[in-house]
Amino acid sequence: MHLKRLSLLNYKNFETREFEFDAKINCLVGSNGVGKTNVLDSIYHLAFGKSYFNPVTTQNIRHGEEFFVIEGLFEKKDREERIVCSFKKGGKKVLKRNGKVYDRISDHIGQVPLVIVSPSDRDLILEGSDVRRKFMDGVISQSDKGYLQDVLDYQKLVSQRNALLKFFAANRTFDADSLEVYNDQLHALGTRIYEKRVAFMVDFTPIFAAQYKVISGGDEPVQLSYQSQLDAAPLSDLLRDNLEKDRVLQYTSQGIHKDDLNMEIGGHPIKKFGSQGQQKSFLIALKFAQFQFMKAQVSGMPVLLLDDIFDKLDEDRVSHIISLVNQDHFGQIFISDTHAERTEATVKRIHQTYALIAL
Ligand SMILES: Nc1ncnc2c1ncn2[C@@H]1O[C@H](COP(=O)(O)OP(=O)(O)OP(=O)(O)O)[C@@H](O)[C@H]1O
Repeated sequence: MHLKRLSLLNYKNFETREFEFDAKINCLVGSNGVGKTNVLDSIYHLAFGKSYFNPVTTQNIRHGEEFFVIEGLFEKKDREERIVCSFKKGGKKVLKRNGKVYDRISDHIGQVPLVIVSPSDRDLILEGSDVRRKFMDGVISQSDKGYLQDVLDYQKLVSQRNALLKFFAANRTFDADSLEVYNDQLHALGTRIYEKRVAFMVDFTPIFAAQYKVISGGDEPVQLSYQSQLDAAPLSDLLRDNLEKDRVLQYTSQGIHKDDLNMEIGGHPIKKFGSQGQQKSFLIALKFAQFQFMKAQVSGMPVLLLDDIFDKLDEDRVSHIISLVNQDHFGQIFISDTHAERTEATVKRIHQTYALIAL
């Protein structure tokens, strides 16, 4: 599928703006602050009904205005699809597909498969484990609708169990039976989520490794691995064995809400020991792996948004990325860059049609 036309009304720095896009490569070029990332974010809105960068919806309305409208015309298997995302201050976000309003925005997810690569992805390396779990959950849930509900139900149970532990501590009381009810449910859900994460990583890790190898052009010893307390023992045992600890801490210290993805180079955390270019390559490989994984799950090729990805990468790595996206298994691509000449010289090496859009 590809986006043919985009129209923006009062979206961030754009008052009214129309864009026509190439079915393959689109380069958005211009100086800092002209709105290149904003255009990518508006396309992200059409896929996920929200911003990738700013979760406060009112802040996506152009300053001084009351509403925004983003309208995209897609071509999907020779049929046209019109997706409109709009928001008015004080109201609810409205997402429409071919004139029909969605009851729930989540029902739209998957209609426009899309992967974004942006400088803010570095949070995946630098921030806490919740960011990495969210990434993993996002990719798994693309192909498994029940998975996200399991994760939400599990999180609710953990909150309830934590509240009970706090209640016990505050009231100097304890009731093993009521805690046991939570433990049983957490064990059932947590085990199911754990098994799905393990199975996912078995498929995902080699795809990631292959992408990294192409981007780095060699055999840098990077490793991505899943780490869970459930690797050591079943969750029911962990909850039982850590009961005294949990009572002191007044929260649930064991479970899949503590899972993490280890990102290493030469056996050491890439966060501390990877160069900026290596970290960036790692993140691009992660996102390209997400793209490949998603492609196998959805009908039609996902759209790829590449926000400012060439910065900090040497010529070789840029060439390798270009050769990767030049292969048939990538669909429509949007690239933002401040250097019009660099971008054009780069995309010219791709033997595909392209549009250069100056902002
Ligand atoms: N709600 C808003 N109303 C008006 N302008 C906004 C709003 N939100 C963001 N902007 C403006 O959008 C601009 C930033 O746009 P964007 O991040 O897309 O720039 P860019 O072209 O990607 O820049 P860079 O090359 O620095 O990454 C800023 O000038 C900012 O003030």
